[in-house]
Amino acid sequence: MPDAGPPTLPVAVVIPARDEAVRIGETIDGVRHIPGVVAVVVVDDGSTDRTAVIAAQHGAEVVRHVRGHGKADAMMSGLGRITGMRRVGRIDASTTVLFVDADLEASAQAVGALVGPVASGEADLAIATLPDDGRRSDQGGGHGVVVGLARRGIEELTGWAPEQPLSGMRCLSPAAIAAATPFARGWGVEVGMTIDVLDAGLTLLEVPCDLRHREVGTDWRSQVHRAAQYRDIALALAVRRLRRRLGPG
Ligand SMILES: O=c1ccn([C@@H]2O[C@H](COP(=O)(O)OP(=O)(O)O[C@H]3O[C@H](CO)[C@@H](O)[C@H](O)[C@H]3O)[C@@H](O)[C@H]2O)c(=O)[nH]1
Ligand SMILES: O=C(O)[C@H](O)COP(=O)(O)O
Repeated sequence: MPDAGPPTLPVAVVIPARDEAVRIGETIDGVRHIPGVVAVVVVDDGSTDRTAVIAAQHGAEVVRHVRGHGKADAMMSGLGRITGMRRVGRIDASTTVLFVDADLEASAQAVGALVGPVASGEADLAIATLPDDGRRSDQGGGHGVVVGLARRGIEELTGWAPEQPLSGMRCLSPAAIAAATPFARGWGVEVGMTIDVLDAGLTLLEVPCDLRHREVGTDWRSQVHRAAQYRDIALALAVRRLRRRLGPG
């Protein structure tokens, strides 16, 4: 018998996107090459550019936030749309969810490597790690301050230190979605998700993927972005430390 190839599942892709008109089209085209993709939902998080129009032109289902509510809220809206599609029978109940950032362009196809481990049951949450382009992943333009906060916080609360704690490319089983929602707000979503999935006794895996994304720079705008990341990650960690102290219930 011919090899059936790696296990797969029907996959619904959710792409949170704010002002991504330049890259969203190629990113959508990239994820369409992933085997099993039955839906691509772009959540336009209050963009002031043509993100929504271009996403629709590339065949995505578009959900629109009139104002920006941050990445986590955009991801929740995408999940809501997927739930609706399941309910009306447009997609199968077994459909797994794959979150993909909007700025990956054609390299987005490589996120497909996350589906196999979830489809086979090896992991409930598969997280992409990106090639580090010759720099260590914790030595960004902010000298690793934000990545370090995230990694140390996850390790303190779970005993596991992720290689790339902020990676947003994530495939989740239904159990992982149940454990991780509602998401921590804004930029705290990845840190909160990782801790909540491990707390629920589920398994996760980092999977190297050949992805390219827009690097955060060193100008003042980038530093303001990092400050917002730091704030949201610190909040996600504080909430989870408090939950530990208060115990279950
Ligand atoms: O208010 C916002 C801001 C961003 N985005 C989208 O969120 C994704 C990630 O944003 P990006 O600007 O690329 O952020 P980075 O700082 O490069 O993000 C890194 O760190 C974030 C956590 O701090 C993770 O969410 C990202 O996946 C990871 O690439 C992109 O698709 C954006 O369009 C929104 O939907 N709403
Ligand atoms: O560039 C990045 O990866 C993030 O904005 C975090 O940067 P930092 O960890 O270098 O502060």
